[in-house]
Amino acid sequence: MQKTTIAILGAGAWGASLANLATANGHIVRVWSRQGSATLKAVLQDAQIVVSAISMKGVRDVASQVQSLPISPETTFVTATKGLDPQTTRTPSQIWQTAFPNHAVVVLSGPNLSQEIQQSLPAATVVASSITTAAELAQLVFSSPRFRVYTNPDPVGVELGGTLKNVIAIAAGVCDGLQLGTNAKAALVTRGLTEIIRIGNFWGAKTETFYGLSGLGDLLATCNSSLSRNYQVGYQMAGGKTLTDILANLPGTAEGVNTCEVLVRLAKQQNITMPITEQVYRLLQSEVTPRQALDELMVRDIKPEYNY
Ligand SMILES: NC(=O)C1=CN([C@@H]2O[C@H](COP(=O)(O)OP(=O)(O)OC[C@H]3O[C@@H](n4cnc5c(N)ncnc54)[C@H](O)[C@@H]3O)[C@@H](O)[C@H]2O)C=CC1
Ligand SMILES: O=C(CO)COP(=O)(O)O
Repeated sequence: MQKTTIAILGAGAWGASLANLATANGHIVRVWSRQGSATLKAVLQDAQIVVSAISMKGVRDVASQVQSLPISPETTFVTATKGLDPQTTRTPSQIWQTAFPNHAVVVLSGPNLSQEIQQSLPAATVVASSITTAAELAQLVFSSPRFRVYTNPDPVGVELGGTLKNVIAIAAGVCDGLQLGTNAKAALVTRGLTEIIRIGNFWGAKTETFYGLSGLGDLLATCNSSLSRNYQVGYQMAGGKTLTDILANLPGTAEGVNTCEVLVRLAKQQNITMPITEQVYRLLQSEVTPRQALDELMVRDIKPEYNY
């Protein structure tokens, strides 16, 4: 394809990986980070695509900084952040779309542990947008023989799959840390997916999206890998460390910690049952030990698997 000029915002693990993928495909890539020397204005100049790979806590602020700078009306935004805004409960794509109502916004999300991608191990992802041509542009830019990119028309579903699985990954880390076995892990991940679908449907996401790469796919990757920071949080808590100690030594961001708080609040407001998320929240708040969280989940009222 033609060379595209791409601005990548965020030079952490994921921003750097996405920059490498686009550079390897021959595109002109400029990276901005708040610690770097290049100004946001210079990095954004002539960008046809702006990729946001910043942690959730920086998205609103960076989006408003970008708003104050000259941007071509043709520029497409691609968001790769997996989190929820604590103040508004908005997803990152909703924040970018609100800041740029007349621009195309694409969500990029999938089972994409950055360390594996940095080693050029094969992986697949999803680019989702209500504007098909925008998703197809992102697909062309990032596709390679080592990175297979699928389009999808359900951006909120794709985005929530990547965001909500982080909370279940914390629980999966606890499960492995306590050595609860394969049956327990399968039950946890499957019931976790049920919880994800329940709250995802409230946001308007399609159920089928959660069975795809950005839902089940990312859930499996993150719940089964010690490379996942969210999994590490749970694993180390099961080993008796405090959340403060774990986060102080964690390489990069574990978005599930903040996402969990937002989800519990929303689930209460909307009367949505999220027992695993609730126990993860209580564990993160030091209200229960990992073993107590497990016991509370196991002795809940017995019920049908699905409420049809
Ligand atoms: N690392 C991974 O394997 C993957 C990460 N993600 C998601 O991508 C996002 C970033 O993750 P990582 O790169 O791993 O995290 P990281 O911690 O390595 O990097 C975060 C980046 O965000 C920037 N940032 C943080 N707060 C900011 C603020 N207030 N203003 C401006 N910039 C700010 C940091 O300077 C840094 O460049 C997260 O939402 C994560 O869930 C998605 C897929 C894979
Ligand atoms: O989202 C990811 C893999 O798809 C990365 O997971 P962590 O943020 O838990 O490391």
